[in-house]
Amino acid sequence: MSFLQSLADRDRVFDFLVPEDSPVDVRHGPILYLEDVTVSFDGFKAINNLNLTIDDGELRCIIGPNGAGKTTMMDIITGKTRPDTGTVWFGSRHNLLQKNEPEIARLGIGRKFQKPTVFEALSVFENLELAMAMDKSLWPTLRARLTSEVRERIDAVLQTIGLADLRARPAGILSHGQKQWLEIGMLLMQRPRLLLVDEPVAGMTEQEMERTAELLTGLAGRHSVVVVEHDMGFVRSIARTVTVLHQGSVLAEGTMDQVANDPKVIEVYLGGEEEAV
Ligand SMILES: Nc1ncnc2c1ncn2[C@@H]1O[C@H](COP(=O)(O)OP(=O)(O)OP(=O)(O)O)[C@@H](O)[C@H]1O
Repeated sequence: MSFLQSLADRDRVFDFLVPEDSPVDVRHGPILYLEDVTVSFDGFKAINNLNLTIDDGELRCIIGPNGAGKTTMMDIITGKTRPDTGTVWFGSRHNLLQKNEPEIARLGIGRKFQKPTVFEALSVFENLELAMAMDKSLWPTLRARLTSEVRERIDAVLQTIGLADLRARPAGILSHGQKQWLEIGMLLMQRPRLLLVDEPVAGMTEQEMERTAELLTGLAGRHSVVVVEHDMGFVRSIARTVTVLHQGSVLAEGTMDQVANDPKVIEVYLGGEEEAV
């Protein structure tokens, strides 16, 4: 039995990764809209009247000191954490607060966590094939054979993530940076509309960081991309708009130069032990 067959015959563990047939309507507004969102943990407001708007196709960087609420904000968007108050919309049709995590993933919101979790024993190609196989609408075809459409999609993603030459190699031999790109490729196989990327360049070499900058800026336009990152040099190299979070709210928003020269931002960064912007 082929690898894909055995996968398809299993219980549908990965149901939540299947894109739902419900387009995101961005004709009259942003792709992501958070208004007055507040979340408390034991009385402490980790997110405090947060307002955030992401336009379709935008690449947005989110920065902020430790504990600013960046992870909690991602958790709210993906349905992992429920806010106490506020509204969260994906396009103008989907109220994300009425959906659970699997439903939100199906709508086309993909999240990449900091640590790569590729399948090391499988080849680069098979990792992408596996991500594709999670789309159960394609299973009848995949059971029979890899159609040219599927191969083309995998080839296109291999080109995008720059791993075409390593397609037959086991993922376990990849460098840390290459594993991160493969995992982004696995998300792309699901054709997300919005990608949430958590600290993509942590632990990368300078060269890998440059390649990651090209990859993420290349994805913008076709996808909306939200990047949470501590590395200011990297943020400067990719950011069009930067949002600075502090104590669960937006402290400043604008170009990197605008926020870096904002006295409120300077105070927050220099007041603590954070890296200067
Ligand atoms: N489940 C939880 N229970 C209690 N407190 C929490 C919980 N999750 C987050 N917090 C607190 O909420 C605040 C915001 O945390 P969050 O992880 O969102 O910040 P962050 O900006 O992602 O920080 P970092 O840059 O260090 O990852 C922190 O003070 C954190 O301790």
